Amino acid sequence: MQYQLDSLLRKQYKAELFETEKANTDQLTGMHNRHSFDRRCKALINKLAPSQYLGLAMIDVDYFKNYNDNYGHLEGNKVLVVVANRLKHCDADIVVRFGGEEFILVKTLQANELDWLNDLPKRFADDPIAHQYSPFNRITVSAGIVIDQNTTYRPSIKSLLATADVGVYKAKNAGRNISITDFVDPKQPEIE
Ligand SMILES: Nc1nc2c(ncn2[C@@H]2O[C@H](COP(=O)(O)OP(=O)(O)OP(=O)(O)O)[C@@H](O)[C@H]2O)c(=O)[nH]1
Repeated sequence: MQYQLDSLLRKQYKAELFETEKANTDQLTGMHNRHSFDRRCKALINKLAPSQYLGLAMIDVDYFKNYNDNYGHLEGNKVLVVVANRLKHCDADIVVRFGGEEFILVKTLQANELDWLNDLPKRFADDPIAHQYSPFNRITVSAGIVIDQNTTYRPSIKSLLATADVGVYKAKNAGRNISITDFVDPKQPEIE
């Protein structure tokens, strides 16, 4: 009887884990989605060593509406999968499809890694994905990167996302296909 009960509880636990994992996973790319982002990002921030910095990048595919409109939504989906796989290889601690054609990468950085993701445009240039309806003739991405160098007061996720979002906006305005990095070193603790 006890054995049957244990077995039942184990099955129930596994089923719950499966459902949680499914809810946190983007079905198209297999990446985590934004549901668990805050929790995982907070956990990463809490684990930062005093000498470590934090980098967060918001990455948005350029001229993607043009791609969908001309090649079709299914082909657009295939591009998102390729982009996702490329971003999975950017050595980040957290990789998330935040929504639509927007991705977030978060990474614990050492002092000698502050150029993290500067090579992002090159990664897409070196192995081009054709996009005839972009002025670049291939898929490009624009990124807003924020690097928090303040090791006394750790940043709020909200403010990191807001700064990265401004970076994306600037990158789009500057013509796209670039990464804009902002270094944050607040003197005061943030109030969330
Ligand atoms: N195929 C596909 N398209 C998506 C998905 N999610 C969002 N989109 C499309 O992404 C496009 C985003 O368009 P916009 O926000 O105008 O951005 P954009 O065309 O990339 O222009 P810029 O960002 O200014 O370079 C829209 O056409 C959405 O329908 C998805 O899961 N699959």
